Amino acid sequence: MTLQLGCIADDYTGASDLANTLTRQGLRTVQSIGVPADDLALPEVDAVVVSLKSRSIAASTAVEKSRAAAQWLRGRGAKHLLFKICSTFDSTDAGNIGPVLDVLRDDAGEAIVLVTPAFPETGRSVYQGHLFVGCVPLHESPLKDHPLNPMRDSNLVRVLGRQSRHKIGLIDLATVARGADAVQARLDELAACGVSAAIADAVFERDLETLGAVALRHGVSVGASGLGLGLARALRANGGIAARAALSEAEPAVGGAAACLAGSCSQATLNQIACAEAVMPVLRLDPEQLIAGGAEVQRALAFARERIGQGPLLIASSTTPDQVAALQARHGRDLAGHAIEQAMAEIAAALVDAGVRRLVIAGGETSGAVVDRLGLPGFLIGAEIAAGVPVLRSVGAGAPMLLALKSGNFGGPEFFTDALRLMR
Ligand SMILES: Nc1ncnc2c1ncn2[C@@H]1O[C@H](COP(=O)(O)OP(=O)(O)OP(=O)(O)O)[C@@H](O)[C@H]1O
Ligand SMILES: O=C(O)[C@@H](O)C(=O)CO
Repeated sequence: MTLQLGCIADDYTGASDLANTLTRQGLRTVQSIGVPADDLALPEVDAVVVSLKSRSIAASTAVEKSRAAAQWLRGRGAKHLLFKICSTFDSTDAGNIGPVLDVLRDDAGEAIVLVTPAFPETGRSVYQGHLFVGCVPLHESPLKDHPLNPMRDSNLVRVLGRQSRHKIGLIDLATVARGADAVQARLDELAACGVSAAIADAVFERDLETLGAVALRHGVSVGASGLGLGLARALRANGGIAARAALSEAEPAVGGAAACLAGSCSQATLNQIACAEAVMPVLRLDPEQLIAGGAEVQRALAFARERIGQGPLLIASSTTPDQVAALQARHGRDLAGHAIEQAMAEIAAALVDAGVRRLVIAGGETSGAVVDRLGLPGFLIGAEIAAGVPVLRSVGAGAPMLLALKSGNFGGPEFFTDALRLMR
């Protein structure tokens, strides 16, 4: 297998978002959970997206895991590596985008790396280095209240500057609009001044096509699905991608019971849970009890067992920003987040034991904990449910399951029913 593109994603939902984009752009893509084991049989593919759960862990561990993934991907022939970060630049001053970027750049022998989280399809654009979510700057968007990495500064040059050992520069929209050679010239100019990463403005897909074409001339780039789209289009334009059938076409139906789990406290997820209440049984967990111990997990399982087989159901720990803040004040951010993720993973494992084969999960960290607990090594990419969220078919671990891993802020109000409609 010779990869045209190697990708390292810092969470599992982000990985499926990128794998979805690459698939829609005609690249045969698989999503692996962690670095694939040597005995994992992978089909002939153009791109592998290695999913890490490295967004909210210690920076040194994120660096180590990303390096191992980079080594594996380079060993399979990938000449370009995309480090997939969140389109809302989810990170803290301690990392992890800057530290990972720094080592991937050094290991690739590059002087400077192009960085853009722009993803126009989901309303993420970058102008003068400031990230916008829809029509508001990042620091005014719901991301300001994110439970793990509240984003309170929209100026990405400044944000990345606090995370990296080196100087950060800007490639503005006027330069991007002048085309690939202008962008390359600006990168060279910044590199000559000792700048080692450049935030690139991008508003429209054509901007990402320009940036993708430039990125491909280098060994590594950093961005969200929008840059994935630009890279995929550049690879196709270069003739690097053979025309072949998509991987998950013609796969048989999976069937079996269906369940949804939500650990995301994002605004979009809160609305989706409220909509689901009109069409399926919904259990809202008590987060204080989840942290206290197993009784709340048992309550969830009793609720599910009574209803499995009668139709889909939803179990959610999600709550409003003020309640998240109160819980974190009592227990600490990391302890609260981790305990709830592990409780959701335990519920998921018991649901699968009880016959659930189709599972929708809302939230990146939550998805990571669940997929790890289920021991699924990888996924083929199926139909697109909403921008950035595909149906996933598990591979390499017994009978296939269907999953949807939804990034917190993605999907329309009816996301849970939209997903289940496509998960057959
Ligand atoms: N009621 C709650 N109170 C406090 N924290 C919670 C609560 N419910 C869930 N959490 C924690 O909040 C975090 C939510 O992160 P997660 O990544 O799953 O969702 P998200 O941030 O909305 O999604 P994404 O990262 O894909 O945008 C997890 O650590 C989860 O355990
Ligand atoms: O880029 C995004 O917004 C998503 O893929 C994601 O990473 C959210 O966790």
